[in-house]
Amino acid sequence: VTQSPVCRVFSPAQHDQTLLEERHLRYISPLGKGNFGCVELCRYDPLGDNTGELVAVKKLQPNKQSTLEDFQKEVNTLSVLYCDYIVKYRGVCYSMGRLSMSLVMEYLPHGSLIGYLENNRHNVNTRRMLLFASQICKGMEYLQTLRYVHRDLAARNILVASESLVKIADFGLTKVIPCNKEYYRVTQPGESPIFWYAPESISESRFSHKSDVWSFGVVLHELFSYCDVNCNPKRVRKFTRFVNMFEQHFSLNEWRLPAPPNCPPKVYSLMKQCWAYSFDERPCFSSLGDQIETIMQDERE
Ligand SMILES: Cc1cnc(Nc2cc(F)c(C3CCN(C)CC3)c(F)c2)nc1Nc1ccc(F)c(N2CCCS2(=O)=O)c1
Repeated sequence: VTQSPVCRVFSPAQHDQTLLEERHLRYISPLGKGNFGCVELCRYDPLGDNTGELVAVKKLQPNKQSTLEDFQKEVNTLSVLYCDYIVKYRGVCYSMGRLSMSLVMEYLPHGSLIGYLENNRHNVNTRRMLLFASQICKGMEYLQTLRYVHRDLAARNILVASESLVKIADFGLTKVIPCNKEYYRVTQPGESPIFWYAPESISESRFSHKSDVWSFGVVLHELFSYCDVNCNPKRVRKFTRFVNMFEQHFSLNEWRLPAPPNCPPKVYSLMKQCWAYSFDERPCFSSLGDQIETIMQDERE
């Protein structure tokens, strides 16, 4: 293992490959489908007495977008991450018959932040949102220490473990920034969630920790608007409404998405810092974390 100040390189042997046996994986119910494949709720029950752990199993559906190689990269990424604010890796399961593989992760009972905020609007107050924001920020700060760029930070990819804990999930688009550069240039276009993308990511396919900061600003906006259908860009039904939201958000001048209703001014100013057009003017995650902690103190008084 070579230790260097900016990046730690794991030799391949260090990639955890906890092999789980398919015969102990008891299917329970579907959790969701994406263009990668599907995620199912299972119980990993080697003793066969239902005392095993509930797990979320992401099954690969090799299609035009996702290949076994991409999936293997996602497994390699998740298997080296150890952080309270990142969904935990449990292992991989190969079903040789069908030449497919599954990524087994801890099961978080409350699902994604979007559904949770829609269903628990009444009992998620500003303090709770700030707590979630600070946890996402800490998870991103940890990712940055390993030079990972998430590239798909959005409320749909934040999972709710409990009413006071959220975790970052879905590392399908995550890339490592090479040690001698400060950004990652993507070659394959893929399906881009452009509303969460920083301008340089759209115009030059340039991804960095600062483009993740832009996306974090969009997650803050989703959080403080309870992922409300009307102001959540991905869920805006009328395309024209989306276009002018998009233009507002990406306009070169200072115009940005309006503050969500009842959003504290200090939180809105955080969002606008994250949406600085030039990436080197955006704050880093540690500064964002400090500012959120300060706002949380004020909220307590
Ligand atoms: C790793 C992981 C751990 N725990 C959980 N818990 C979980 C618990 C739940 F009650 C639900 C729902 C809640 C709503 N009712 C109607 C159906 C079940 C749920 F969706 C998830 N889910 C995980 N992953 C996952 C699952 C499903 C996904 F669509 C996505 N994705 C999100 C966009 C990229 S994605 O496709 O990867 C990730």
